[in-house]
Order: sequence, then C-alpha cells, then structure tokens
Amino acid sequence: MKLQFVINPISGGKSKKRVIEALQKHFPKSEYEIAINFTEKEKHATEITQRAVEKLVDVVVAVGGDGTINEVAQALIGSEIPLGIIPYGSGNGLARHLNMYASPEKAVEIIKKFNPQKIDTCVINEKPFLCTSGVGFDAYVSSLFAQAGKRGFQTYVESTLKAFFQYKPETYILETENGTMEMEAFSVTFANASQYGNNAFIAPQADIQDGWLDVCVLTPFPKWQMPKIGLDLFLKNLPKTKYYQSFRVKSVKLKRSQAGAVHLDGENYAFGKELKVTIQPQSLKVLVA
Ligand SMILES: Nc1ncnc2c1ncn2[C@@H]1O[C@H](COP(=O)(O)OP(=O)(O)OP(=O)(O)O)[C@@H](O)[C@H]1O
Repeated sequence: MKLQFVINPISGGKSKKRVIEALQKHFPKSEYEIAINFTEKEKHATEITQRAVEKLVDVVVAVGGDGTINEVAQALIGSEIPLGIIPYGSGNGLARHLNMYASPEKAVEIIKKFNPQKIDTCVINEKPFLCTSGVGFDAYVSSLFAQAGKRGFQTYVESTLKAFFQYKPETYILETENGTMEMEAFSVTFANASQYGNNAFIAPQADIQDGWLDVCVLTPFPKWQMPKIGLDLFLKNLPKTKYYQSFRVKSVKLKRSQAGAVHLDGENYAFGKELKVTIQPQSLKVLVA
C-alpha cells in the first residue's frame, strides 16, 4: 500500500515529533510504501498531493488542521484517491465532525482500517471548502487570527474577544433557488460540516453527506447576549435562539456593499462584493472510523 503523508509543521502550534514516531512504528517498510513531506508554505500541500496523485498512491494523509486538509483535498476532489486525516490543527472542524478527533495513534488505526466514505464539498467563488465558510463576525475573527502571528486555541479566544469589541454587523442580500432576501446579519455561514472547529457548532443540523448546503444567519443581538450565544454555540443550542435562522440550498449568492473578509475552513481571505457558493455532492472520499 502506497501512502503519502503531508505534514504541516506549524499547524496548531504543535510539534509533530509524536506523529512521526507513530508513522515509523505503525507503517513498517516491509508492508507499506510511505512518503512523508513537510509543507514549507501556503498551497504547498496541494502541490505535494498533486504529485502523489500522479504517482497513483492509495491514500494522501493530511497531518494538520482544516487549512492543511483543505489544501490536500483540493487535489483529491473528484478523484478516487481518499483523504486520510491525522488531526493536528487549532480547530480540527472536519475531524471533529466525523468523530475522528483523537490521538495520532487512533488516527493511524483509522487509516489502516481503510474505510473510504464519500462526503460533499463546497465551492465559494471557485475556492473549495470542506467545513464552513462565511462572512461577518467569524470572518472578522479569522482576519484577526491571521494577523496575530501565532496559532492555537488560545489565539482563537483572544481574536474572538478583540473582534467582539470592534465588529459592526453589515447588510447582505441572499439569493437562492427559493427567493431573495435582504437582511442585516451578525454573521452568515455556509456550512457543509456542523462546526467551525473546537466543537463550536454553528450548524448542529448539518449533514456532510446529504448534498445540501446549510446557510446559517445570526441576526444582530444585544452585546449582553454574547455569553449566552457563545454557550449556545458550544451546546448545539443556537437553532433555539431567536437570532438564528438556517435554510438548506444547493447554491446561494451573497451580495454586500463592499469587498471584505471571508473565512474558508478557518483561513482568512478577502473576496469581492459578490460571493457564489455551491455544493458538490459526494465529491471527496475520506477514510473514516
Ligand atoms: N511551513 C509553513 N509555514 C507557514 N505556513 C504554512 C506552512 N505550511 C503550511 N502553511 C499554512 O498553514 C495554514 C494553517 O494550517 P492549518 O489550518 O492546518 O492549521 P491551524 O490553522 O492551526 O488549524 P485549524 O485550521 O484546524 O484551525 C495553512 O493555510 C497552510 O497554507
């Protein structure tokens, strides 16, 4: 069996020593042909994966967070080669959604079991994403996170607190196959998976294999409600609040008054005034538990 491992040395701000030891121990040369490459810069994981696909490997394993998984998946979407995951990021949204967030040893076990399942992926203005993408507060948090100069869970918390005091909601127009609506929103999230990562469930109802995109809108709320909304996010209770609405679509267009921040699998991007998001049903094979 031929396996390509793509390791992001900076993801999650964690050393990858333990995972390399686990790979050497659990994939002996007598049984497996393994290649290990470290990413050196952004988008490098896609290049490494493209080369591995040309060499017809049996699986490409992303060792990192959702950003690394996204880059690896970009070269696997639509192919028969499955994505393996050793979760080592700050948020690990996809691994958590798939109930695969555990030790490297457990992740290795899942890879060896070789149980590929097809999941949906999404595209926003031609960029693929696997978990969530969106505008508003969460995009603003991701832009502060990107500027922070360090990663990890604590940096997410710090960026979120900072954003809370600086952020102002915007008005958006949403066009879907069911009609058009205009609304002021605290955030608009396009969810394929149920969570942003770190068990922050923006779309607890989202199913990554159902062929639908969940559009989740949080309307502006008084600042004193923030602790309650934050708690609801982690307790999967957001759909019960009056500030939350969601609907399922195959595609959606979002229009806003100015270009700005967009988050995409936790990474920060700047996109124009118009966004088009579509679902690509069952387009990626993933090794699951
Ligand atoms: N050697 C490198 N130096 C700097 N950045 C890198 C390097 N290799 C990869 N990257 C970039 O690191 C970014 C972050 O990776 P990743 O998302 O896996 O970690 P994370 O943000 O800590 O975790 P999560 O997405 O789960 O919150 C990716 O966008 C990737 O392009």
